[in-house]
Amino acid sequence: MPAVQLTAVSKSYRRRGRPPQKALDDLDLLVESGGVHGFLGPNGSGKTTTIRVLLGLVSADPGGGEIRLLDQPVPRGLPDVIGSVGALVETPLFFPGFSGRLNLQLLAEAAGVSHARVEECLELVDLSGRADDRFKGYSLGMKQRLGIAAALLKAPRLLILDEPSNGLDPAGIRDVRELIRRLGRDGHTTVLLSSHLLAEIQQVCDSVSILARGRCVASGPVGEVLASRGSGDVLVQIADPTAAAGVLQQAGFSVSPADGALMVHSVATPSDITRVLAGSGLYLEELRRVTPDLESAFLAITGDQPHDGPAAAGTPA
Ligand SMILES: Nc1ncnc2c1ncn2[C@@H]1O[C@H](COP(=O)(O)OP(=O)(O)OP(=O)(O)O)[C@@H](O)[C@H]1O
Repeated sequence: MPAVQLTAVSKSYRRRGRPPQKALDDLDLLVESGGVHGFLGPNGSGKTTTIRVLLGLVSADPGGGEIRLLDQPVPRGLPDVIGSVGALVETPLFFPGFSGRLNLQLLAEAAGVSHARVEECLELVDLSGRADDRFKGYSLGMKQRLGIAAALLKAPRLLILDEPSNGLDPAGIRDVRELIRRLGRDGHTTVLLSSHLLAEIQQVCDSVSILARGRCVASGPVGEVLASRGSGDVLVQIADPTAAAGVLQQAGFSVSPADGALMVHSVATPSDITRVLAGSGLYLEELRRVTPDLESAFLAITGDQPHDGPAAAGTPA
């Protein structure tokens, strides 16, 4: 069962004295259950709007689109599933003078969740040791982890995190990423992680959907989205690169020297290289496909538009 499914969903924001701002433009999005799914796009591409539409916080434009959250139609079926969804969309509000534990206990009581679950969540986000400290003394990373603990109280099947690394220092970013990876492996929670940080998606996610100008422009396992934009270059390490280059060129490969090794270009089947070289008594030490990082793939996919959405005027960076 897909955790999230949007089909042909559009959303325009009305703006006084100006034409409406189209934030989602016939968006199709599919997030299968399990693991961590990245939702990547430049600022203004429509990530937050998608999350708001999913949670029923804003309504999509009337018309043919369909939204399903944990297999229930949105907004009609939201009351049936919203208890199974945890979300960290904005910086959560906590009482600054209360401890992390007391803040969570208050939320748990309001949601009918046991204090034992509070302890479990503190443990999950690695805050048990600091749970009795006042919230206002927490680092930004700890505040963010407490926010994630709050979103986890109801043991959600779907956890939605909107730019959870924003404003954190490197240590805070590392802790939050480790936590997300852990949650994605628990077999119970599907994590939908929205981010404009390519490295974050690359490090943390199993699959990714890339958004640009309110549309999904690429989707699939992170490795596949990268490979589909692969350069086709293969790096070959071999004892005698000069001899190998001659043999490969004779076999029709395009080859260039690369720092003591060889770069073979536009290779569809890398095993052909092994076969050709072995046929001439040359045995390679290493053969590695050169994949572009997500950044190059991302820029190629979104049309070299890393920062602005359909009309990003007024969009906070
Ligand atoms: N309340 C609003 N009123 C008018 N326009 C809006 C509103 N909210 C968002 N937009 C516009 O809709 C587009 C998509 O914005 P959205 O916040 O969904 O993108 P995003 O990918 O989450 O970007 P960011 O990372 O900057 O939040 C942007 O052009 C933005 O200016």
